[in-house]
Amino acid sequence: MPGFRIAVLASGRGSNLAALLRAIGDGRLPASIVGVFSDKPGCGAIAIARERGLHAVALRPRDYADRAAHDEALFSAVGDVQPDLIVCAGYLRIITDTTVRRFEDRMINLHPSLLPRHPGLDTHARVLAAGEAEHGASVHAVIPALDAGPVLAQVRLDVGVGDTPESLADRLSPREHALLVACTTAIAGGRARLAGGRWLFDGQALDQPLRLDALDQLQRETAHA
Ligand SMILES: Nc1nc2c(c(=O)[nH]1)N[C@@H](CN(C=O)c1ccc(C(=O)N[C@@H](CCC(=O)O)C(=O)O)cc1)CN2
Ligand SMILES: NCC(=O)N[C@@H]1O[C@H](COP(=O)([O-])[O-])[C@@H](O)[C@H]1O
Repeated sequence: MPGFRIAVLASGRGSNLAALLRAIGDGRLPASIVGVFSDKPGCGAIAIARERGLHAVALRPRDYADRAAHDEALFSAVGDVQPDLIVCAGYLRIITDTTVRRFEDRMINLHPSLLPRHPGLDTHARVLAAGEAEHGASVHAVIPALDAGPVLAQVRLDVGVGDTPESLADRLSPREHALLVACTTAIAGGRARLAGGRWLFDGQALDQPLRLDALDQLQRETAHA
């Protein structure tokens, strides 16, 4: 079992968790998923974890006095698995400052927009409402401010004339899987890391997010080197 330890936080169907598991299984991602954590016991990600025999913890916010108490309980369980990286893959809770600072520089989030445009929720509908021609997804470091952390990489998607929030989500999903796997692979492989609030790739500070095609190319070059 590879040494790089990943904890996944999710609230939804778990397709990004499944993408990470596929990448691990076929040798593309040198890591192990040491735990899956959620605020929704009935979500797909927890079901996938349990089917695969992975350590899974789901704690409902309504069972706790407040956000801080829920955060403390869930992230205490996250800390127990001693992750090298925490991947928020559709985790739909705003994480408290205390928790973010506890795992500083070790937590990333997959966000369904081209940040800094459209932080928060309902991004597909907001892109359409704004009449934007381009949509996409970002992988960024989690900081206390919502969806405001430095972005490692992005993938873009043209908005079509007949697109709906649902069709955008469907067309973006496979691109998100590729983006999240590529970013997680770069981090697990030691090529991407956070330092002083900036991403370094191969030791060079990024002054703008990598495009997914460029990141893939960089990692292919290394693979053949
Ligand atoms: N402190 C941070 N916490 C989280 C971040 C972050 O960057 N900093 N990223 C989010 C992920 N996210 C978007 O990518 C996101 C998650 C949740 C929400 C939100 O408004 N949640 C509500 C509840 C919504 C619901 O239950 O449907 C809430 O927590 O009150 C916005 C954006 C992960 N956390
Ligand atoms: N604000 C965070 C957010 O909306 N994240 C989004 O949740 C989905 C999770 O899909 P999955 O459950 O199939 O992996 C993904 O589309 C991700 O961008």
